[in-house]
Amino acid sequence: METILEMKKITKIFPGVRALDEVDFNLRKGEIHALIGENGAGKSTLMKALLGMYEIDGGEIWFKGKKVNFKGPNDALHAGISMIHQEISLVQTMSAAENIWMGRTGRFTKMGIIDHKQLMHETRELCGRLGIQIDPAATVETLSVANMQLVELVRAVSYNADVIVMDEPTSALTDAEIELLYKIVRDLAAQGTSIIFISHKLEEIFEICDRITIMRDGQYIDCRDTTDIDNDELIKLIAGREINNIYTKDHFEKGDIALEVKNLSSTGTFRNISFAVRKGEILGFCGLMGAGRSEIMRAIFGIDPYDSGEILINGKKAVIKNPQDAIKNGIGMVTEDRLRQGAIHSLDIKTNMSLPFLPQLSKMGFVYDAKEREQCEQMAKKMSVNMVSFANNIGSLSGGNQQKVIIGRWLLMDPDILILDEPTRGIDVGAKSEIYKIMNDLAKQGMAIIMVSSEMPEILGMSDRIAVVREGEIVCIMENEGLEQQTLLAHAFGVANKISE
Ligand SMILES: Nc1ncnc2c1ncn2[C@@H]1O[C@H](COP(=O)(O)OP(=O)(O)OP(=O)(O)O)[C@@H](O)[C@H]1O
Repeated sequence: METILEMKKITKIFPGVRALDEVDFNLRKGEIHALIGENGAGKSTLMKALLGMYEIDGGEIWFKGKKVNFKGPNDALHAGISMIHQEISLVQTMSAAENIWMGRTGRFTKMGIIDHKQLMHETRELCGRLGIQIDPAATVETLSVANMQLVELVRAVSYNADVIVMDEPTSALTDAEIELLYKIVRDLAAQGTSIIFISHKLEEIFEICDRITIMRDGQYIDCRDTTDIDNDELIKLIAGREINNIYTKDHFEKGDIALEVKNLSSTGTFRNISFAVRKGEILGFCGLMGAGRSEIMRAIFGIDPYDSGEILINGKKAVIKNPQDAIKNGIGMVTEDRLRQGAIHSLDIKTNMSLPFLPQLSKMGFVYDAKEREQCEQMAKKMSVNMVSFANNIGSLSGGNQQKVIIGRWLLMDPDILILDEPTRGIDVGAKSEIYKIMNDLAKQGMAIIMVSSEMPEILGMSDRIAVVREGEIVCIMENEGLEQQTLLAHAFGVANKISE
């Protein structure tokens, strides 16, 4: 197969860190090529170097047989390379169609006026061809995060690019949408488009990618055919060490009920939610995306209001109207959207790790002393946060490392009840296993833990009991003994009865 892109010995130095150290990357026409590595390994930097977003300190880029040096994403796009970034980069107040054709509405303009009918028609046709159902006229801010990602995808495809870079494209998608994305990616590849697929989800890499380039600490490690490598070997190459059993789960006696929720309801979001979690227990919550799991947790933590029902802490009714109330009641929560809701970009890493969840809480008199500094440093080390200095701005960390800092903050606060919403999304396999170890230790010390996750292996690997949420209701809570992924999925899809018949 013909090589379309070749990056040779690419070096990029940031103050104090060699983010890329003579990295090689080679892409063939029509292949789906995974780029994988721990948080901070240099994947995003390599792609930003390709697009000309960073000036490189060494190396050469060859595209379609010519040496190139793009001046920025527009330049790269013009040449045939488009990228879907991790963060949504759409203009929220504009329609989906306007976002897709941004900067290119000239083709729909007659005598200086945009022909909106034609714009909508072409967008509908393009979405239809891809099998994506989005109203082109809908304002982006009214769309779900998943639909925003699909708009980004349509935009990237609309350029008819030779190469599309996808940075963790499935992170906010439901299972059905992920299947659709796989189909679109496979179709594009079959038509000759080359895809660079950045992901931390090993299963999806094995499912759709042809080759895998592995990076570690800013260096190229290896490039393998997906059919020539198994899960364990891939993990070893990513982490640089053997990780045998990533799920650490000890079995021990559970304590009294720490948190009980009775008939909690929020009109239009969830109904009659009742469950209890004991000291030392890990209660997993699974279900399809959009089933209402995060909304339930946000209500318990006081981020969103609820209409009726009760929350009891250690048997006593608690009044939780905001996160401050929840914290006073001994509850901590790592939110799903922790980068937007949890990280304060204007502050350094150390402060971000030591500050409680919301900026206004810092006014409650958080004191930062030497002992806390030591604790923060230990936590950062335990979670292998890849950084130059604690004093650097959190924005200088890779996305995954920022997440580790936010999670570390909550683990340090040592709440009685800890809610973790998608704790390992966007986090590399080595740090995942560290987070599981920490969860296990905390449970052993008597913490009650609720974990919401879309990753079935993680739910099955770490939970004592598992609650399945479907369409805003808990459909069942099961002991995690001999449970299988299929059973959970059947409950999540509402077809469990059919399977047992
Ligand atoms: N703008 C920047 N300024 C300083 N350092 C940076 C900057 N961007 C990235 N880095 C550093 O470069 C290294 C590589 O980061 P990069 O974002 O490429 O990692 P990644 O492999 O994409 O990680 P993740 O999986 O977490 O997204 C990290 O050490 C990071 O802290």
